[in-house]
Amino acid sequence: MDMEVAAGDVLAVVGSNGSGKTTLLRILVGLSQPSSGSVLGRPSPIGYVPDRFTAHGRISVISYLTHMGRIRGLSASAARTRGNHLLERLSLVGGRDAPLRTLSKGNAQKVALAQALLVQPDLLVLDEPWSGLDTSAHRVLSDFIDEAAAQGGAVVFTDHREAITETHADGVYSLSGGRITFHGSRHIGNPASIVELILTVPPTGAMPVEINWSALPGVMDSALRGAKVVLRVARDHSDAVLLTALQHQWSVSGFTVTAGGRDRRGDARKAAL
Ligand SMILES: Nc1ncnc2c1ncn2[C@@H]1O[C@H](COP(=O)(O)OP(=O)(O)OP(=O)(O)O)[C@@H](O)[C@H]1O
Repeated sequence: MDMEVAAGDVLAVVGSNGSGKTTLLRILVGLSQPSSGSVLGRPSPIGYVPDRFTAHGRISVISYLTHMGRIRGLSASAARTRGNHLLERLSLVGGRDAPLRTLSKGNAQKVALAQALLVQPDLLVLDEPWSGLDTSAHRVLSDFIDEAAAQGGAVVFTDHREAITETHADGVYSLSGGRITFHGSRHIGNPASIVELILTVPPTGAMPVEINWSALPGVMDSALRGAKVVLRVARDHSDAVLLTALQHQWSVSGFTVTAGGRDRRGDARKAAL
């Protein structure tokens, strides 16, 4: 097998049951060692969503995410804030204080996704990540993938549905009989971009309506800077976010479009297996 993953790539790995997708992904992230061959230039940090997320603990969802964030170098408060932000986007039902073991399959999958994204990964590896997620979380997961790639991360995922791989992947690796074949895709060379949107109280002095920015599709970060709200939004959602802001009496004081990771960081890092 020979596989190359460049910064900003979104790649799908497909193949029938037992063809070796999970094994390949585990080797890619470093959880399994190949009996021969090697992985070169593996970036860090890596976010990984396994095919089975074992959520048996008594620990609460938010304590788990805070703990995982601390392991990855965040302060406890930064980890908690980031965890809450991700759970909000994924609309976790059942509460952040619920013990992991009480979560339904889909909600456990949401926690698995959140832990992989606590620190923006340079390599995001997702093993059948759509499995068990409800429709609204499907959309959020697509946003996560776009955002990771737009920030220069590489994304590798598996899924059995052609519609999903065609929509999301720049390229598809298919596994069969112990061999891997690469198929290109129409998305290659179509860099994503990010919009920084600065919102403020309008000059008229009218009070804008409070909005839960994090819950809007495509919003990657929201921060308060004095009286201003600074949002980072995936370019394909920025018009909708802008419209929502204007409809709620916010005034725009800044709008900057930056090129996505594929432009910015090119193929600086490559992992070859
Ligand atoms: N360490 C190992 N040594 C030898 N064989 C293994 C090892 N790990 C997994 N296998 C075998 O390799 C095959 C591929 O398993 P893998 O889970 O990677 O397939 P998959 O394509 O992800 O399947 P599915 O679509 O069902 O999730 C299986 O037959 C499995 O039993």
